[in-house]
Amino acid sequence: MGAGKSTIGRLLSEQLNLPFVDLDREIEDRAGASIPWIFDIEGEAGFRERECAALVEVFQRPDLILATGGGCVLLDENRQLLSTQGHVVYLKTSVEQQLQRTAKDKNRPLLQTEDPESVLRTMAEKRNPLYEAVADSVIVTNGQSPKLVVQEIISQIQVD
Ligand SMILES: Nc1ncnc2c1ncn2[C@@H]1O[C@H](COP(=O)(O)OP(=O)(O)OP(=O)(O)O)[C@@H](O)[C@H]1O
Ligand SMILES: O=C(O)C1=C[C@@H](O)[C@@H](O)[C@H](O)C1
Ligand SMILES: [Mg+2]
Repeated sequence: MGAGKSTIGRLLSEQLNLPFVDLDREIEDRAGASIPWIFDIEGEAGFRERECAALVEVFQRPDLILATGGGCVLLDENRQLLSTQGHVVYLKTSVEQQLQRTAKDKNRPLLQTEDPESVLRTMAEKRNPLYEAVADSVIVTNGQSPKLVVQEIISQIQVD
């Protein structure tokens, strides 16, 4: 969360002239409800089911740039799809930067706690190895402007 997937994904899609899809927005459009509402009514488990169904559908479309949600790697099925059918860019970001970038945003239900820092640290321990496992490219975003991150992705994709 707050690594910049949505921000960078949109900029990258403009640079590469490809359609942009934000999986969180797809989930909201398909549900006709916001992410906080889905978490409230269906819990995280309900959200993950919706996330998986949306991912499967998006992968049936032609070439595009996809920004996933931060927890999309948690399900085996999602990791399988991402690693076999996509070029995955892992935007590696410190917890300190995540905290700064998400501080004012109330739309991430998992961070609406007294201690978002410890939530992010626990998530990082569990998720970072999963991000590493599915990634084709790894870009450290700490202190890097979105524009620079996009340039770095384009140069890495060209090298691969
Ligand atoms: N490289 C960057 N440098 C500074 N600010 C950034 C950078 N990337 C993103 N931001 C800012 O951080 C905030 C969170 O970014 P964004 O919503 O793109 O993250 P995300 O990875 O899509 O999060 P989520 O997993 O919750 O969907 C936004 O306000 C965005 O402008
Ligand atoms: O990291 C996560 O688990 C999440 C990230 C967001 O993109 C949303 O998908 C949702 O808030 C959950
Ligand atoms: Mg996002």
